[in-house]
Amino acid sequence: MGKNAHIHLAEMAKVHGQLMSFRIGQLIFVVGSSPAAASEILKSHDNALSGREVTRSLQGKESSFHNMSLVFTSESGDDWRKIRNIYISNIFSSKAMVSRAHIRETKVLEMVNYIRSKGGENISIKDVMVVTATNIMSNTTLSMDVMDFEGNGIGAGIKDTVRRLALLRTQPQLADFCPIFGRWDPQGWKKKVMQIIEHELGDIWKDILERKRNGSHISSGQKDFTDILIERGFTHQQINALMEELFSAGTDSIVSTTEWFVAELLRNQEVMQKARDEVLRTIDRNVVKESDLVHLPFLEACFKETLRLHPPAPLLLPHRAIETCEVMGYTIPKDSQILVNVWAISRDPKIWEDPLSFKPKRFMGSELNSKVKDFEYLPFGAGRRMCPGEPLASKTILLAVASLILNFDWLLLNNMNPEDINMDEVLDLPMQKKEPLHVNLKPRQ
Ligand code: HEM
Repeated sequence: MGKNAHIHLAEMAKVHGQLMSFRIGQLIFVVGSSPAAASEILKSHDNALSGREVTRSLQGKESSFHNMSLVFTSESGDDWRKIRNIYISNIFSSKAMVSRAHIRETKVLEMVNYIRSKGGENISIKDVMVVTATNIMSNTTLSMDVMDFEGNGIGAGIKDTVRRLALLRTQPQLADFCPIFGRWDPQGWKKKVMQIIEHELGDIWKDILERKRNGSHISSGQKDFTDILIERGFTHQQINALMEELFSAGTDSIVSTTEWFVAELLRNQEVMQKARDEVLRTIDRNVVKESDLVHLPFLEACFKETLRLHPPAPLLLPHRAIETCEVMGYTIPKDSQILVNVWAISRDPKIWEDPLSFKPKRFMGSELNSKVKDFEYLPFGAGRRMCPGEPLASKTILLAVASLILNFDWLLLNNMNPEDINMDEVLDLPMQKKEPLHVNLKPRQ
């Protein structure tokens, strides 16, 4: 089904129904494509269906990072809960978020200053957001920048490395289709994955972690995330696994959503004007603070509408049936992989009026709460495996877009007609714009 799996599955659901299954080799896939099916999977059977598929090549006692990141934890049991609690209490809780607001504000301001220094050149939204999101994550975890806007820094290659790893992870594993190959790693896959995590990524922070361990590196002010992990006795390998997860889950989704957000505002000039009026009316300095965001309800509605049309994980991340269970009258065998087609639900005309149009107004008022409650709006998933990074993603993206509105006039290249912006998508972990968006950002006087 390739790069448009979500679209093909949505078409198949029209013929085969809201809950359908198919088989590839020994693997059974089950796809829910309606709010009712999503509610059954993510709420009524959340316990039984909240596993993740961990390739056999990574299982086994000797594997240091099986069970050492949320995405690689095959059951939502004690190991998973422990990591999730560490993430939430130290990064994503309201208290942790407020205590690190200055990091996000500073990194977004650096982006604005960089764009200003370019004096009206064409800017790739993706390129500037990669640096901003990566440095937000590196300052949260290591109290330092790892790259700059000119492409330098010890982590300059981090995006490509994370991407190579993501592609490797989606490669079919012989061991999964033919269990006889078990843990032999006949394709050398595990070796490649470990090499990337332990060395290509791990080497970026190895020296700092060593200095932190022997007390010769003290983070200025607040403890960062790796200080906390070291204090709690996490090994180097365990920290590598968690850091890899945070950088891969936490940067690309922010980058691609910001790019879609800017593209939708450019294409919908009336909406843009309203968002702009709100930002300029509310903020009377040229710096946006996170405390300003609650006063920008229309911009927030635009963000929600962006995620409705362009969810970075249109099929969520595959869940695994931990045990055999019955869903909507069908038996779901143990170890089936479960997908929820959030993309199809978000564009269903039975649920959304004029579903293909960008209409943020639909998210003003109380409608959103009932849409979430009824499993009609699920860009971050729901239930146990729901995205823990939502607060960080929302704050970062809103801060970035509000700052771009406040500081620049946005012009399309070569007087292009806004309707001609190419909005084609490609499901490429995350789902992203096929054609990168370049905008002429002219500093406002
Ligand atoms: C717009 C931004 C984002 C969106 C739309 C998004 C969406 C999602 C979705 C749909 C899932 C899978 C839910 C499921 O399988 O049921 C997920 C999982 C996850 N996300 Fe996000 N995410 C975003 C940003 C982030 C950020 C910034 C971080 C961390 C820094 C993060 C960390 C994670 C982790 C660790 C998981 C795995 C959770 C688990 O298996 O228990 N995400 N995300």
